[in-house]
Amino acid sequence: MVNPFQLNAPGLAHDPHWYRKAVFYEVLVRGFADANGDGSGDLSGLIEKLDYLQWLGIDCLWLPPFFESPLRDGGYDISDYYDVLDEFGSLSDFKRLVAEAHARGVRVIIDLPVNHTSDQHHWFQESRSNPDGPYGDFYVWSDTDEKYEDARIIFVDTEESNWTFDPVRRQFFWHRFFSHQPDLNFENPAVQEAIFDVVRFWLDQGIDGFRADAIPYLFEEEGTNCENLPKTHEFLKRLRAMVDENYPGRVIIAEANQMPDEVVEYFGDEDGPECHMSFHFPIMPRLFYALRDQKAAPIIETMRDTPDIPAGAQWGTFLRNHDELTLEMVTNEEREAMLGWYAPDPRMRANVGIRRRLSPLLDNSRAEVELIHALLLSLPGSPFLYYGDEIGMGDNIWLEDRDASRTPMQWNPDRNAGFSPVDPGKLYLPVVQSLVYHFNHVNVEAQMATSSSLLHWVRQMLAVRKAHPAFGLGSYSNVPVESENVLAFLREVPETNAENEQAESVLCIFNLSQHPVAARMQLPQFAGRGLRDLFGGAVFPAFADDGEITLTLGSHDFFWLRVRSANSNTSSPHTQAMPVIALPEAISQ
Ligand SMILES: OC[C@H]1O[C@H](O[C@H]2O[C@H](CO)[C@@H](O)[C@H](O)[C@H]2O)[C@H](O)[C@@H](O)[C@@H]1O
Ligand SMILES: [Ca+2]
Repeated sequence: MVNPFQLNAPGLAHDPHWYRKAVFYEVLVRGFADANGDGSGDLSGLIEKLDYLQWLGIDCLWLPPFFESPLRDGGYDISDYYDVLDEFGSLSDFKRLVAEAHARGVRVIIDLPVNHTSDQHHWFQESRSNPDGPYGDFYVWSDTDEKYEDARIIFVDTEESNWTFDPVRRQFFWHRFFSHQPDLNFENPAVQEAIFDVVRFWLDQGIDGFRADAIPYLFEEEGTNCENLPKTHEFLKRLRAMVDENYPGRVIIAEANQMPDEVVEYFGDEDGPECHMSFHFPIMPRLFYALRDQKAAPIIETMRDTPDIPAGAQWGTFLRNHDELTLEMVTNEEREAMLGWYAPDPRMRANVGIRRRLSPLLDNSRAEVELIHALLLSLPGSPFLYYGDEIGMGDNIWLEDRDASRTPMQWNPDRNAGFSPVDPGKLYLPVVQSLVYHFNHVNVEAQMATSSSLLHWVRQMLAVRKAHPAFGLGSYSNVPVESENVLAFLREVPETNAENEQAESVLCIFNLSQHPVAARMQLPQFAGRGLRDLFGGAVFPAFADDGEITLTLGSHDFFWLRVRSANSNTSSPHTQAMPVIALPEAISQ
């Protein structure tokens, strides 16, 4: 059978800045494709779908934990860092995945939750039963549950305390997350060394980096909130030095759900670098807020409050992921408004956030889904997409916790959406069958066959982004606009730049309102220069001699416009073609 996605196998290009330009794609091994027909996705299934991901145009896969685990927290409860969970496959399957992805020019990062383990991990089992043994001090034990009282509880839906009494050791143990996830004791040098060994092991398997899960919580200190402590930063500096020395080109990505001034600390500084990338948690909810408020101010203010980052560092940006849409980084007023707009049914809420997928959040509005993707793909940072959002998959709020948005990928209208041939009752989670998002019509095959589908639109957006280094490497500056509904900013690569990229200035402009608007701007540095649309290549009216320009935008409209060089001929509108994307055989006829 002809594989409609097969393009070519370019292999990895040497590029020390790859992560600053990359588009990442988070894929749950469990949820993508079931090759052995047991009802759960597996590494072999994921390998079979790599051609699809290459066709889509993503640069790097992010795999949440696939290690041995009782799966009481989606795999973030690890019981053996060195083993792949049986139902997902084996270590040799994982190595095959990395090799096959690399052959397609796709990198692979994994998730490493090192703050805690499962209570089933042998370290914990030995720690609780043999306090004087080699693992006795691997966890944070105490005779009282009254220490570190300034630390907040993160999983407020399920936990009442950060301490749980262990009847075996007859002491309390510390946990920032579920009570079955004891925190490791990073004060113990043996724990630090054990984690270094884990990191080395997975880097030796050929991964391109890892997400440092829940990194603010490694250390505890009385009188503090036990987050972002100096000792955590010292540990990260040592970890980065080890990675740079032994594994150049591999990246560490901080998952620190913190305010901009705290999160920026995870990049370290020139003398002591820490993580290459850090997720930008505050901007994500502001994108959703701005869409319902129909005003640009929340985005402008968050970007204004975002500190500069060291050369060579990069933000990770996202709309949705495997967790709830966290509202920890917004004000109380913003949170209340967002819960009202986006989670009217209490079942849609989880902890301090909303457990829904992108399309249902935006009420399946194609215009809003496009607008928010256009924002994500043009604001500073490397975007992280979540599997299934490229086809507008729905969720299932009748499932528990964050499983609402972890259902099987919808490949086609066949049994179990083509995810698995198994008896539907045996699936790890049911496939979405709601009225609006039923896999009968929301699936990859149907969208492949429809040139106007969201899937083709996303692919085109990724191709255009890839063709313009300004999106990954360029500076960002807000452009004041007379209309409060319009956001405009410039992404610019200067003539002289460290990466030897071609200079360019791209004006990005977005109408956040549902009504058409006219947007007047002043950019004197571009007086008399023309603009060219990055998608169709059309030439737009030039800036006036004083740098003024007025653009009109329809409801939820946006433009990405390249500022033409001073001597370009405005009478030849189509000299710069948009990137040509090869269509797979199935849809090119
Ligand atoms: O292993 C515990 C959790 O670790 C990550 O947690 C992050 O997600 C939380 C929301 O679900 C968030 O509030 C917290 O700040 C983060 O560290 C991981 O992404 C979770 O899936 C996991 O349950
Ligand atoms: Ca399977």
